[in-house]
Amino acid sequence: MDSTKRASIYTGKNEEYEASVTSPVNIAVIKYWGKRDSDLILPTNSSLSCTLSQDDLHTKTTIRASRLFEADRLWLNGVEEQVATSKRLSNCIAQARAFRKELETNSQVVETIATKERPLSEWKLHIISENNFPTAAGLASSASGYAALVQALANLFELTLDQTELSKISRLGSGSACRSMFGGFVEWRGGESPSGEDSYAYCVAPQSHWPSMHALVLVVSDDKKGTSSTSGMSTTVNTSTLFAERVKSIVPKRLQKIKEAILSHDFSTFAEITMQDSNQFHAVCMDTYPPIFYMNNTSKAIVHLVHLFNSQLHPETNAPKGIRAAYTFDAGPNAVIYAEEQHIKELVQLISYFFPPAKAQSFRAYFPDAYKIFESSDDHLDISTVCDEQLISDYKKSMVRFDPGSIRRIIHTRIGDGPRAISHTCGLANEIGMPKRAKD
Ligand SMILES: Nc1ncnc2c1ncn2[C@@H]1O[C@H](COP(=O)(O)OP(=O)(O)OP(=O)(O)O)[C@@H](O)[C@H]1O
Ligand SMILES: C[C@@](O)(CCOP(=O)(O)OP(=O)(O)O)CC(=O)O
Repeated sequence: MDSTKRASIYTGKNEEYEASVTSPVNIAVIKYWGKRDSDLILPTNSSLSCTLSQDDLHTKTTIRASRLFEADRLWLNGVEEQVATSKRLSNCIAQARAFRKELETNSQVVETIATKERPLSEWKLHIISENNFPTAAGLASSASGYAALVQALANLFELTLDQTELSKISRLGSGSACRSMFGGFVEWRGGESPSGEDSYAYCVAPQSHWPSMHALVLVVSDDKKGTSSTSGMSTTVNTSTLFAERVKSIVPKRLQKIKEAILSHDFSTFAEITMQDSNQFHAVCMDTYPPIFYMNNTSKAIVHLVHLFNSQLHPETNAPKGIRAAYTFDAGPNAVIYAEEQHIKELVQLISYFFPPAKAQSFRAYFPDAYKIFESSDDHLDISTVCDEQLISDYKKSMVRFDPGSIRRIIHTRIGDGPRAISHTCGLANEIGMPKRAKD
């Protein structure tokens, strides 16, 4: 059995069943922005993303089913949320239950999969979930959150659906979540059908396709964002005149080109399209009435720094070094920079020179260096002493140094796999199906 789909396990004398999973975030390079149906969460355009490694950023979710539970309940990061009032959550649970019910009543599979003695579709659920990064701060928590929810439901109910079918269920929770059902490079085909049957995610290329592709997440703000993606995109659809042009003629061409670039490991084309699409998404936000601003001055300076990096010349030959990094911004000021492994060290040096850590912050807290790109494990590494002086002085001609703490931390990660089943012992529920760690 693969690591995504592990059957639920039986726990304890009360006859309870449980499944636990972890799930990754994804960051789009062709952005989803706009719905044609907001109940079924059907998009106005197809989109494409990279799944980031869940070794660094993930949601962990445990779901327990028991005859003894009285209601469906959900704890997110230790705090109980109301399931009944969240239509998106209820839709995902109802859909997964309907598929389970089918298994329970289908006589052909009754013996092997789901006996009548295990009517899990009728039992209530306790769902316990934790994100290991800020929730609702523009770091795609809804994507990893709903992907984890749906994968855990599928494993608990032993659903016989493939990842593409499951992506249709997670889409009902949050559009971008359908792309987190896969690792690697993932397209969400927008589809045309009003029923949503042709609106699903699939893997364009797996994690192993481009192992040198890395990402730096620059956390500019951990705060909950001002305008949610859901309401922002709805205002855009209703008011922006640029938006129609983007959907009709720009996105389809870009999608085709970026898929080709991915399949042929053409970083330069991949990067150019990624940056152009991020810029156009934010231009469309600005064309929304009233306008929406997600990027702040630090975000804009990051854009400038990446363009300087990409226009660098070789010191001896004066030949252009070429496009070696790509920024992209979602609905918030945080940047994600895609670059190949060999350029990460120079990028981190430049970023930490121009956006130094907060005064009392150690370098290790600012940049935990999970992939060991700096030899020094020194907490107090002075980045200005490890940077190339000539390079810095060139950049200083058109870049100012930002106040310490403008970037709060840098997470270095790479392309990762899709949801993983994890063992009961790593789960989040205690013996009675309540959170092991609950906040008061
Ligand atoms: N682990 C989780 N389990 C279930 N639902 C979650 C989980 N994490 C987040 N969510 C849901 O997603 C909402 C946050 O989604 P929102 O789109 O506002 O922010 P985001 O996904 O972090 O940012 P963005 O989509 O712009 O990158 C939360 O309020 C919650 O309802
Ligand atoms: C800017 C984006 O991150 C928007 C994500 O929007 P959501 O998936 O969070 O929106 P809902 O479907 O309303 O839940 C771009 C993207 O991920 O493609």
